Amino acid sequence: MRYISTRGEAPVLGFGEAMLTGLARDGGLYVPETIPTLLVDEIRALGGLSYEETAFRVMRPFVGDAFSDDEFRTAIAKAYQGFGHTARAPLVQLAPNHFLLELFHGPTLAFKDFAMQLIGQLFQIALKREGRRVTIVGATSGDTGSAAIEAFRGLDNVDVFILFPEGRVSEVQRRQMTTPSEANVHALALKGDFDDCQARLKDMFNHFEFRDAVGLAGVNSINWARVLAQVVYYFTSAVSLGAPDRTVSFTVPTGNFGDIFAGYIAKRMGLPIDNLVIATNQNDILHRCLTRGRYQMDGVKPSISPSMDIQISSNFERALFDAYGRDGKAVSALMAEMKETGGFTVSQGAIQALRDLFASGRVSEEETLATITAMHKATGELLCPHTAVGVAVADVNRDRNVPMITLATAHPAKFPDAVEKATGQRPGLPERMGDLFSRPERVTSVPNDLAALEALVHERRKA
Ligand SMILES: Cc1ncc(COP(=O)(O)O)c(C=O)c1O
Ligand SMILES: N[C@@H](CCOP(=O)(O)O)C(=O)O
Repeated sequence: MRYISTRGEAPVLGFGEAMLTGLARDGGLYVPETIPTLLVDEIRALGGLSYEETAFRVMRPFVGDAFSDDEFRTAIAKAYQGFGHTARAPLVQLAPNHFLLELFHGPTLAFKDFAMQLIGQLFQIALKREGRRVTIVGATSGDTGSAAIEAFRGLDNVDVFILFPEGRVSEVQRRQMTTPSEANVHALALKGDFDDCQARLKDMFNHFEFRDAVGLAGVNSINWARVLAQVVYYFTSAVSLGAPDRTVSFTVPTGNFGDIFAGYIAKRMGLPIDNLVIATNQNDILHRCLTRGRYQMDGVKPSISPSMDIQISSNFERALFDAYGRDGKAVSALMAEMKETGGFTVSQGAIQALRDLFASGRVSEEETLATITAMHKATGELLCPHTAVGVAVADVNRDRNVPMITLATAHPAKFPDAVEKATGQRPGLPERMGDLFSRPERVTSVPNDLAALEALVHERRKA
């Protein structure tokens, strides 16, 4: 299996190197050269299998010879053994033909654990085999950072630096990043928003001297392995509702476009998905782009679903690449225009291709709170605000005859203030995290400045 860049100018890589490389050297994102498909019978045969076995069968064709079957199976088994639910990603019914896919039973209580726990295992195998050490730098609006720290803390051959926007993540999210005491973990509070964090991260990747000197690696959804691991739960949930003999739809609370892009890959692999719905909060650039045909930045507005406060949606580039018939030059031109002017217009053909694949909706702050309140009253479920955005959009975008699965992307206890405001109930953290608020915090405040950040990484990493 070969991986190519969305900008068409970077070396073609195998799965292992694409995973360790992160951003392609032309500034693009790696995607598989071809998308493997599963036969209808192969999808049907997933019924009744464990999450781990399904994960193996769904992901194996993408991995090529980077890992042996034994290595890959062991990595999957270790990745999910610490999850707090035997199904790993259980479905809960909200209403007739509307289901929640609970993706928050991993160690840091958000969907990011599904991929991060796995790539933590795969990195360890690959780095040990190659006698290599890497410096991971990650950008987070709250959840990727804690999941990455959990997956890589204490490892000998990895330093982890996480950039998060100062004052714009929830207290639980911040403490998850700032309280681990391992020396290889560095939480950096950047003066700016998530887009600034992600832009500086990409600048580091595009600064080859720095990148090569520190052995830079990425665990954001820049990394194809992140997206791949998220494809699995589209299969487990759809199959448990009758796929491939029944079509299902998904609504996905969306920011950086990684999770919904994983759903698109599942569909390309043969999973019968009727509708893939993008749900955005008031940072609705993706919804506006789908409806108006223009991707136009207008400033990040802090919201009660802070993990989705994103304007530069990294993985949308992967969708554009396919919508433009895999024309890397066209994608490069769009990305350059966005950097220069803050926006670009999508061609008629490409926007039509995107509209054929995705529906979209936007939810205000008030609607988000009202959805948490209404769902609590109707079902007793406490929704995190990101999930509530999904549920609200799903409700107006669903065909009552087709099962709709809304992704529940985080545990409500990560955002207790919003949940309490909407329901009067303050969701509690699992017992194992009970001391989160009494542990000492370790964090460095950093400017939104590439040279200063690179100097800090150089100084702190273990050479
Ligand atoms: C809780 C939560 N929900 C939804 C999202 C959006 O996911 P994506 O960035 O893959 O679109 C994120 C962050 O990415 C998140 O942390
Ligand atoms: N919402 C994310 C933003 C980063 O997304 P990623 O999927 O590209 O890592 C977060 O919680 O950090």
